[in-house]
Amino acid sequence: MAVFKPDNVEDLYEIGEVLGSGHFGEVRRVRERASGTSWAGKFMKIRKSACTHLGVERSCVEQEVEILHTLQHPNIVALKDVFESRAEVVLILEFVNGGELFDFIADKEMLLESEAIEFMKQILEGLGFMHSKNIGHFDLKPENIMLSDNVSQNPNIKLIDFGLAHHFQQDEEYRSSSGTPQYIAPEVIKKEPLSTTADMWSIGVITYILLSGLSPFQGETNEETLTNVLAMKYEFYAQFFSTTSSMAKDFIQKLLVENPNDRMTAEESLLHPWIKPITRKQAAK
Ligand SMILES: COc1cc(-c2ccc3ncc(-c4cccc([C@@H](O)NCCN(C)C)c4)n3n2)ccc1O
Repeated sequence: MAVFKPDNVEDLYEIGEVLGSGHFGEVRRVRERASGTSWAGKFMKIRKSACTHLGVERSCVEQEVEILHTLQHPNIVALKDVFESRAEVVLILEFVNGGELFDFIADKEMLLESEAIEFMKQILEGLGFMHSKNIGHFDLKPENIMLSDNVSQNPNIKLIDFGLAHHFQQDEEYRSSSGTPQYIAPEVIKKEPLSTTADMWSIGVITYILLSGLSPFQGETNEETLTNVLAMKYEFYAQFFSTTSSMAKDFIQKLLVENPNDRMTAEESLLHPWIKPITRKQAAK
């Protein structure tokens, strides 16, 4: 069993405002007393018995910490420290000041293709690094893609929330039905064995949203959304895609592919002409 620092986190950090919350607990801004530096504290209540649904299983926290220690990359949020006291584990994480990509899109309704390409390049760099370590995120969505700041022209992307991530062992079969209906791949819904290519389906959905502001499979209910995913029911509606390049649509179509083995990988996506134009003329398409 992993051992985390038994110190009281408040001895070293001043606990600040709630930044947000999720299935795991709360994220608070914390200030390191020795340096004055801001960090993000992810506070998770540990489940004390198998009979309750409250809190997080300690084994899940241990896996998330192992994954975060493995993933040191400019486009993945960094883990600095881990504390445990009584029934709570606190991850001290790099503070990301630019908010969620979700809010950035909402404020702008939709992005220019050039802006979407810059964001997708960084997302794919971080994801390609994860996949090269045989780690799948399995909860990719705009809310889990954050911006380093909200002032610069090209903010840095930071992938967060590895609570559903999985580190594949050699020849391991892994199934999970967790995730957010709008973004999960058909094989997740069908409870089939998963691979890192399930993340690439989510990338196709996120790209569709970045370019149109629409969610391709969203229905009135979660059940309807899941039915739309399984039916591969989506379109490039002229009202929302009239100015979208054919390259961008080709990129999305090569990700929203039912057979996981036929989907582009992160590495292949970075070489797709929409992301990496071969000629200047092509870039203008
Ligand atoms: C590593 O795992 C996580 C990291 C973070 C994280 C890391 C650094 C950081 N700096 C600022 C923030 C922040 C700012 C506003 C809202 C949130 C958060 O509540 N929303 C995250 C998305 N949500 C769906 C979990 C987080 N974060 N959040 C949040 C949830 C995680 O599961």
